[in-house]
Amino acid sequence: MTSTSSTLVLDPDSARQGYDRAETVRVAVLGVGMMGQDHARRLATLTAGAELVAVSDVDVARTDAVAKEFGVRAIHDPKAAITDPEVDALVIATPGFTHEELVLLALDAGKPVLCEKPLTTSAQTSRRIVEKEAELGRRLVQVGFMRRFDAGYQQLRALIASGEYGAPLFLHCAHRNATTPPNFNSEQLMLDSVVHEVDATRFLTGEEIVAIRVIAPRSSTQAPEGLRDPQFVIMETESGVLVDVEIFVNTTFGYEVRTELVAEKGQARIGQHEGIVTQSAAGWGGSIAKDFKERFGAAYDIEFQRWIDAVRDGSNVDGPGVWDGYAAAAVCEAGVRSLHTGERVEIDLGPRP
Ligand SMILES: NC(=O)c1ccc[n+]([C@@H]2O[C@H](COP(=O)([O-])OP(=O)(O)OC[C@H]3O[C@@H](n4cnc5c(N)ncnc54)[C@H](O)[C@@H]3O)[C@@H](O)[C@H]2O)c1
Ligand SMILES: O[C@H]1[C@H](O)[C@@H](O)[C@H](O)[C@@H](O)[C@H]1O
Repeated sequence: MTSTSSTLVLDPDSARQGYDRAETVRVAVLGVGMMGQDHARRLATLTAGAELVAVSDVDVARTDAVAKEFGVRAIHDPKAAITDPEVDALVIATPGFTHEELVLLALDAGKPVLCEKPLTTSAQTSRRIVEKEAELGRRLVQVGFMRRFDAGYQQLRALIASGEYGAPLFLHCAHRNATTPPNFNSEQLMLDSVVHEVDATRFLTGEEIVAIRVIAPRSSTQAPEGLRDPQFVIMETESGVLVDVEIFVNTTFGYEVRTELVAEKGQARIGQHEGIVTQSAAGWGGSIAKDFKERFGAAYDIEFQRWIDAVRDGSNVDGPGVWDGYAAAAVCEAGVRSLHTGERVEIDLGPRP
């Protein structure tokens, strides 16, 4: 997209006091690996009101290559990108363990951030972000739980909220990936993958998760040596809804994310049949997405548009925020503990600032 006109106008008194409505939000993407490049393309070609102005990655050659591809500035120091006066807002798409530092710096700079999930990889570090944002007194951080923007999840949430099927009793979830990136470890099945079901459970039921148990059955011979894949996760919500998740990240053939609701007076499923289902002499069936970019492509597009719209109107966040990121981090941390001990672990989020 070529940006034409005015950029964000900072309040002259304080960079932290908010933006005026403006034509274009100048965005830098930090971390331009697989996901960051996809988001850079989204901002450069699709998201109305956004202008991709810079990319930054600790991998200098990658920064230069991606900057060249999109015709934007390459900023080699990610911290300099955060404070750059020609950058209004940031997308953080670096690995989870780097998020805390970068998000805190963005809060210092008073800039809106869309941070990919997970917010951070521990409850304590996410809590620091919650507290810092509360001290600032304005919301600046949105977390990239894109499933909240998926049509199926929104329909299921509305169905539960309507009460038509009575109270929810179970959510049965399956989360399957074809393969994992190199060095993906057994904790990451929880921290990087099941974190989506943790957030989706909170989104669908409107309740916090109070306990979790993780069981690792035999591992698939198709999984890399030493990886405990698959795993089976059982979560309990405040009112006693039971949520089970089969997480299996080396299916070898495709990407699948399903949820089945069992409620008192009815049942519903999402994620089973995406796209067309055919029937011919060749057989019956549909296609299976190859990865999350295909399965949730529309959700990422909506997520980005709504975020940019929120930045333009000064509200900065339209979707999951830091408390959602913190709650998910706390549940996942408990899940990792359970994976190692086999015990049911309770979660206490403490007071919400
Ligand atoms: N929402 C989703 O469905 C989804 C899908 C995939 C990945 N993700 C998330 O996106 C993030 C990135 O994942 P990915 O798969 O693209 O990883 P990746 O490894 O492909 O890319 C990460 C990039 O960040 C760079 N980097 C590392 N530390 C950095 C730092 N301190 N500053 C700047 N750059 C740094 C690396 O050099 C690399 O280019 C993760 O948080 C991941 O969980 C989300
Ligand atoms: O980082 C990715 C991403 O978040 C995907 O949405 C999820 O399906 C994968 O399991 C995870 O590794």
